[in-house]
Amino acid sequence: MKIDQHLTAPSNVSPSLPSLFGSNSPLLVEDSSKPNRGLAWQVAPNLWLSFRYAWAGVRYAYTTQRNFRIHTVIGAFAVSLGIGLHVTNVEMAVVGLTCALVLVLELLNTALESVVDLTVQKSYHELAKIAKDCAAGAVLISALTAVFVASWILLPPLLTLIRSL
Ligand SMILES: Nc1ncnc2c1ncn2[C@@H]1O[C@H](COP(=O)(O)OP(=O)(O)OP(=O)(O)O)[C@@H](O)[C@H]1O
Repeated sequence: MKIDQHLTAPSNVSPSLPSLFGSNSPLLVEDSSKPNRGLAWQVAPNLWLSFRYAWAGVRYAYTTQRNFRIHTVIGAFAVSLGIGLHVTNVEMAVVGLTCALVLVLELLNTALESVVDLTVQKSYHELAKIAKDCAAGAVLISALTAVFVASWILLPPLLTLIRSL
């Protein structure tokens, strides 16, 4: 099945948008097995460059986002503590996955902020507010979950160790 069969403009679409769906649309591809990236400025030509771009995203978040740096340091500390306290493998996996979840959501929050800013620029828009607030809320919930997991898994052996000193 050709992918352009699904690319008919909805009836309520803005008059400027049908060019995206017309016969010369960059969204149309002949072979539906290939990714439809007609609007991309550039597509990474190989796996190595894909990794480099991904690492550039992590570096960007680390250098520009204070919260990402704070969560990286806390996450590294929690993982080190888990190793030092000899928690079980499953507990270590839960601690590691929870720390990763916070960082992943921080990255998605940063990406979404950029897309929103690109779209609305410096103007106020209620939908931009909803998008940013919800993305920030996702980070908040993951961070609270991380605090809960740390209290549940790391705190008891840490207190036992402190009492035994
Ligand atoms: N264009 C906009 N229109 C409406 N509200 C906006 C807009 N840009 C930002 N806001 C509001 O300001 C808040 C802060 O915006 P910002 O871009 O700093 O996001 P943030 O999640 O606080 O950033 P960070 O994750 O870096 O702390 C948003 O959560 C949103 O409520």
